[in-house]
Parts: sequence; structure tokens; C-alpha cells
Amino acid sequence: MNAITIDNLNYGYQEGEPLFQDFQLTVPEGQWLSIVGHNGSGKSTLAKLVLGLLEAQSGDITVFGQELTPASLAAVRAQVGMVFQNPDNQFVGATVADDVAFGLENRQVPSAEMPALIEAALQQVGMADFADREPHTLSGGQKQRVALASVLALKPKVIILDEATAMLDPAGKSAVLATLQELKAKYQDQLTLIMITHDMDEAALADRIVVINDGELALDEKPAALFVQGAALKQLGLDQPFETQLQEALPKAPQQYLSKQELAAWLSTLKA
Ligand SMILES: Nc1ncnc2c1ncn2[C@@H]1O[C@H](COP(=O)(O)OP(=O)(O)OP(=O)(O)O)[C@@H](O)[C@H]1O
Repeated sequence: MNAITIDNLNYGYQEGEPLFQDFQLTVPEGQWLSIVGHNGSGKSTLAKLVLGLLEAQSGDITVFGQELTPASLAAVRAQVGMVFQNPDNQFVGATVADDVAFGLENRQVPSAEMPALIEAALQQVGMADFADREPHTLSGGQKQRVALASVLALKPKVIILDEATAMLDPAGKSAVLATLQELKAKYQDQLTLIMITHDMDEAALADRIVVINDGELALDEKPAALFVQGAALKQLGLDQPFETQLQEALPKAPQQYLSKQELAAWLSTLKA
């Protein structure tokens, strides 16, 4: 089954200025998809269209077989969670636990069931010990993990992360990405991840990367196949990952794509 199908999507913010024209994208259930593209290419707009925060001028968006319409909006949103870029704009609760509770209350989960659900969600992101903390006392990475817990508590089948690590320091970013990897390992095909990012190291974690360029799907590849396309990426305003640039600058390096770990292993075989 497909998690998301976007068919012949047409959307523009202004009349006569289309951003997406007959746009197509299918995301199979359980896939980890990265969406990359230069600033203003349409990535966030696409996420907002899938969540029904924006309404397409025409075309169909289907989430697990259910077409997105005003009538199905609530049912579709129940399946799709979203984590945004700014960790400070995502909190409504006075404490971490209150914040996770907020979404559950909206879903009218009986209050007797809430403590266990909150505890389980916080545990999954390694934040169970912070339940009573005020969100403003957390680091950026911790805040994003709580935002993820608030989404997870609602048991979504799809999580969209829109530049969710962009404002984090390296440690915060690593913690969020490690959490995502753990979640994916745990839920496997039960969880579809769509990660909008500028960061190629982050995109490398996905099963598949699509490059959006001015509302068009420019490239659609597995990470290893995308990263060797340096010239095409440059033309689309993107860089290869650092290790791929390094590999290509080394005259004797293997010609095929090497991950960071594989390149390090190859470098360590070289004699001084
Ligand atoms: N509310 C809006 N009203 C009018 N135009 C908008 C609005 N939001 C975005 N746009 C325009 O639509 C285009 C796509 O923007 P979008 O935010 O989807 O791109 P993006 O790929 O997510 O960019 P970034 O990487 O900078 O977040 C841009 O040209 C942007 O200026």
C-alpha cells in the first residue's frame, strides 16, 4: 500500500504563478524518504498540501488510500504527524508531560490512559526523565525530541519532519537523527518518514531522496545513486555530501559511491 499518493497536483500561492504543475509523487508505506531542494523550491509547501494546511487548486492527494478532502481532513491528519523547524514554536504545555498530553486531550483520550501513553512516548525519544521540566529549560535537540514524542503519542503512520534539525547544534542534531533511526528500526514498515532537509548527511539516512526544483521533481534516486551526480546536484543548487566530494578529489579512490564509513575504511588501508 502507498502511504501517500500525489497525482496531477496543481498549486500556486498567486493566481497565474503556479508552483506545482501536474506534480506526481508516490511514497510507499514504510519508506524513509528525504525531500531536498534549494531554498524556495516548494518542499514546505508540499508538506502543507499533504497535511491539508493548504488546498490544492486541482489534483488528488491520497493518504493510505483515503483522498484528502475537507470532509476527510481530520481522519487524514490523524495518520500524519508533523515536526517543524523551530523547536521554540512547538510547545503549548507548561511542562514536557503537559505538552505531550495536549494532543491526546485533543483526541479525547480518557485522562486515566494518558500517563502511560505520555511515559511511553517520552521513553521512545529518550526524554522520560524530563517529563516535569518546563520546555524552555531544554536544549534545542531535547525540544525537538519532545516535539517528536508529542507526535508519536498520537500513533501516526507517517511523520513529516520539515527541517527539524536545521536549528540544532551538532549534538542536538545527532540525538534527533539517532532517535529517528531507532524509531524506524522499531516500527519498520509501520512508520513512513518524510524528512525535508538541506543537509545531505541527513538525507543519506533515507531509503530514497527526491530533489524538488521550483516545484518540479528533478531527481528521484537512492542516496548512493544521487550523491555521485555532482554536476546535476550543483545545477540544482545542492552539494554532494562532504565525503563524496573528498572521495572525488582523491585520484586513486574507488569510482563507486562510498559511505563515510566505507571511505574511512579505504583511507585507512593506504600506506604512508
Ligand atoms: N505564504 C506564501 N505566500 C506566497 N508565496 C509563498 C508563501 N510561502 C511560500 N511562498 C513561495 O513559494 C515558493 C516555495 O516556498 P517553500 O517554502 O515551499 O519552499 P522550500 O523549498 O520549503 O524553501 P526553504 O528551503 O527555504 O524552506 C517560494 O518561492 C516562496 O517564496
